[in-house]
Amino acid sequence: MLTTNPFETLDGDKLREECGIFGIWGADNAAGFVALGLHALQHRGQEAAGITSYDGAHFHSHRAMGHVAGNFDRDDVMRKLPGRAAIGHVRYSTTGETALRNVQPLYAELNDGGFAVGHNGNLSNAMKLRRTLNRRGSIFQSTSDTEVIIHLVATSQAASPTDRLIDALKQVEGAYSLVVLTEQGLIACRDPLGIRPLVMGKLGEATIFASETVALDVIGASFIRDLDPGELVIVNGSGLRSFRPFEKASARPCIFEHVYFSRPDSIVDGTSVYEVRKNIGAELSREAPVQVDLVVPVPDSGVPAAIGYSQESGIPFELGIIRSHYVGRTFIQPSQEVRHLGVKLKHNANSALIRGKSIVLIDDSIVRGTTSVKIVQMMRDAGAREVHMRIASPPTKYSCFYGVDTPERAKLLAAQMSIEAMRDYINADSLAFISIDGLYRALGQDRDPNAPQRCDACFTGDYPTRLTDLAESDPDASLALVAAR
Ligand SMILES: O=P(O)(O)OC[C@H]1O[C@H](OP(=O)(O)OP(=O)(O)O)[C@H](O)[C@@H]1O
Ligand SMILES: NC(=O)CC[C@H](N)C(=O)O
Ligand code: SF4
Ligand SMILES: [Mg+2]
Repeated sequence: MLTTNPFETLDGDKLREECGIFGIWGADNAAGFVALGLHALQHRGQEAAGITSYDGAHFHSHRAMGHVAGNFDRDDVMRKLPGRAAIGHVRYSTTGETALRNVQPLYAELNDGGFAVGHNGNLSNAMKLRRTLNRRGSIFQSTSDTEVIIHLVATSQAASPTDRLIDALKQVEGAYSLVVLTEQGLIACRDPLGIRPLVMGKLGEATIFASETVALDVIGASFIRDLDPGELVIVNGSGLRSFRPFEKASARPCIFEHVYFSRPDSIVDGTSVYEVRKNIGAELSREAPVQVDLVVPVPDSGVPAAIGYSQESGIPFELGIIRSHYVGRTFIQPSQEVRHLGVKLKHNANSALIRGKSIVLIDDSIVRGTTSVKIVQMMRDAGAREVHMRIASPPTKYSCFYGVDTPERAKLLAAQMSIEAMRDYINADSLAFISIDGLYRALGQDRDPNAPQRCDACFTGDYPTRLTDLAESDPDASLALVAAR
C-alpha cells in the first residue's frame, strides 16, 4: 500500500465506504452497550470494528478486523474496556488489506488529553489537508481520511477544546457524522448538510448517539431526536449543550440511506425506512407496470419495495429466491471475485414456485450489475417463462464521495450503458428504474431541481459539496463529471 497518497492504492483504502458509529455517556459498563449497538449497525460495515472507553482517568481501546461478534463478545476483551463513557465504530473499506491502523475509533494524546474519534462519511478534501499538514510536520499513523481531523484539532490555535474541534471541522469538506470521546465529554456532530445520519437517544441517565435508531432499539433506549445538520452536541457531567457552529446551509441528507443502506426497521430523518421502501415499490408499479404472474423480491433489501409493488399492482408477492443468512452483503464485499462468489452462495431459486411462471424481480439498485446478471439467469434456469426486472432507485451513474461503496464510474453499469443495453446485458425481458422524481414522491417530497432537498448525486451527479481532491488529483474525471450531467 502507498502511504504518500493513501487514496491511490491498488485496490486500497479508497474513499468508498459506509460505516456505523455509536457513543454513550453516563452508563456503567458503557462499552457493553456500544458492543450491542455496533452489532445492530453491523450491516453498515463488516470489515472491522473498534471500541474506545474512558474510565475517568484513562482511555482504553480495542480495535479488530472482522465482525462485532467474535471480537466484542469475549469477556477478556470487554473487561479491558472499563468506564461510564465509550464510543465505537464498524468500518467498511473496499480493500482486502488488513489495515488495522485504519480501524476506528482513531485515538491520539493531544494537549487537552485523550481524543478518540469515530467517523461515518468521507472528506472530499482530505488529501489536500493531509499534504498541508504533512508539510507542517504532522506525522500520520493511518491512511484514513478521518485522521486529518485529529491533526487539525491538535494544531488549532483556538482557545478551548470544543473550539479547536469546531475550527478543525470548518476546514474539512464532505460528509461526516462523528462521535468524539475526550476527557471533557462525549461530542457528537453532523456535517453542515447532514449527509450522513446521526440520532440521539436516552437510556436512564445515559445519553446515546448512533448512526441509526436500530442501535437504540437493541439496548432498549428511547429515541430522542435526529441531530440537526450542522449541529454539535456535547454531553458531560454538567449536562448536555448543543451548538450550531457552521454557517447555515440547506440540508442534503443521503437519499441512498432510504434505498439501501439503513436497516428497514430504522427511522431515518424522521421517516420509517420500511414505509419509504414500500412507497418506492408502489410508485415503481405505477411508473413501470408489467403483466406477470408473480412479484419476486431480490432479498434482502429488495423485499419492502417488492411488497409495495405487489400491493399497488395486485400481483401476488412470492419468495421466488431464498437467501442464505450466513453470507454477508455483496455490495460491500472487498473484491469483485468475492462479490461474485457471494452472490452465488447467497441466493437460490425456489424452483418449485418459479417453474413456468412469468415474474417481475424487484431489487433496490443495480451498481456493478453482478447481482442482476446472476439472479435473472438463476430464474431462467429455474424455468421462469418471462423475467422482468424493476429497480427501486434511478440508474446509479455517479460515484459517491461521501462514504458509500459505489465504485469508480467505469464500473457502474448505468454509467456505461443505456437502459436498453443494460436490459440486454442482464438478459431480462424488460428493465425499468424508478424516476428521481418518483423516488422523492415516495419520501413525500417534490424534488426541487434547482435545490434538491437531499443528496442524490449518485443518480444525478448533483454533488452538494466541492470535490477538491478529485479536482486536484484527476481534473479530467472532475470535468467529465460536470460534462456528464
Ligand atoms: O449490481 P450489484 O453490483 O450487484 O449491486 C447491487 C446489489 O447489491 C446490493 O445487494 P447485496 O447483496 O449487497 O445486499 P442485500 O442482501 O442487503 O440486498 C443491492 O441490494 C443490490 O442487490
Ligand atoms: N465509510 C465510512 O464512513 C468510513 C469512515 C472513514 N472515511 C474511513 O475510511 O474509515
Ligand atoms: S452520492 Fe449517493 S450514496 Fe453518496 S451521499 Fe449522495 S446520495 Fe448518498
Ligand atoms: Mg441486494
